[in-house]
Amino acid sequence: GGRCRGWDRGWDRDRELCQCLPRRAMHVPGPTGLRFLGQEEAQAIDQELFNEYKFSVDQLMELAGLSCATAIAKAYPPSSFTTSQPAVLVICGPGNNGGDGLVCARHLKMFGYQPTVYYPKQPSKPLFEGLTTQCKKMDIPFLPEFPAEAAFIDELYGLVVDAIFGFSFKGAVREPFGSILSTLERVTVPIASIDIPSGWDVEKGKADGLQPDMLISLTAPKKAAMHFTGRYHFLGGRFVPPALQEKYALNLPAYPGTDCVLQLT
Ligand SMILES: NC(=O)C1=CN([C@@H]2O[C@H](COP(=O)(O)OP(=O)(O)OC[C@H]3O[C@@H](n4cnc5c(N)ncnc54)[C@H](OP(=O)(O)O)[C@@H]3O)[C@@H](O)[C@H]2O)[C@@H](O)CC1
Ligand SMILES: [K+]
Repeated sequence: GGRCRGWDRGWDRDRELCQCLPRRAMHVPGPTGLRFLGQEEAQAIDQELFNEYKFSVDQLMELAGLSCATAIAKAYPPSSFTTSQPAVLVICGPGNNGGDGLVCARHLKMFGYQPTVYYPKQPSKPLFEGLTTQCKKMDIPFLPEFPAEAAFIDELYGLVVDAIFGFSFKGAVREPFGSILSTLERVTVPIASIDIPSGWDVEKGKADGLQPDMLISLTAPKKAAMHFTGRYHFLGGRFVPPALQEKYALNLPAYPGTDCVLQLT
């Protein structure tokens, strides 16, 4: 059914994996059955990367954000924009997903895009303050208010990056993000979601929620990704050491060459 869209064989309920490789990666040798992670599992891997493998957050965030900008550049090259400039609105949430968005914005600017950031809830932590300063010093504008109408967004930007919530999102959406998401549900320009389409349950998705055109799954896709029906699904965050991949039976497909992203569908 829909859960296995873009995959060549069926969903294995007992083992919670797709017994197949993504269609466009069929040439990739190695184990089959990319696994879709539950919320707690995604958080456990995250913690293990920091506590056991001794990565720092800013290290992984840099690689995650770079993956997102790279995937966006592959799917939406500046020449594909119909706006006068390749203008991108990057909306950042209060956690690490938002941090990925700030890194992504900075790399998009380096790649020749014109990103604008909206960052309504800025935590007073050195990590996020640093990333914000870096963006501002790259002349990336920060919007003081969210556009009131979806039509304004459609008019000014050719792409929206959703970096609002990632794998730690839970429960009903609190303001100001509820109104932001309801506006985003009405925009017609493509939306690229980082890790999870914001507002979706990390495992069950949200049938009447945001329907992004692109999803960039970081580390490994989460269960919500099975409900993704947009055009582009990329895997990014090429930083999971083999021993950790094995422990969680991630069965990640091989990234091509030195690329930091892999197109799944
Ligand atoms: N190892 C990896 O894979 C790596 C992962 N990385 C990235 O980190 C992401 C996970 O980041 P994360 O854990 O900081 O949380 P995230 O999902 O951004 O959101 C939590 C924030 O949202 C808020 N919030 C929650 N629920 C809410 C609600 N209902 N309504 C409103 N607000 C709500 C909550 O705020 P609070 O509860 O404090 O109000 C909290 O501040 C992951 O998806 C990936 O993108 C990379 O950077 C590096 C390597
Ligand atoms: K997101």
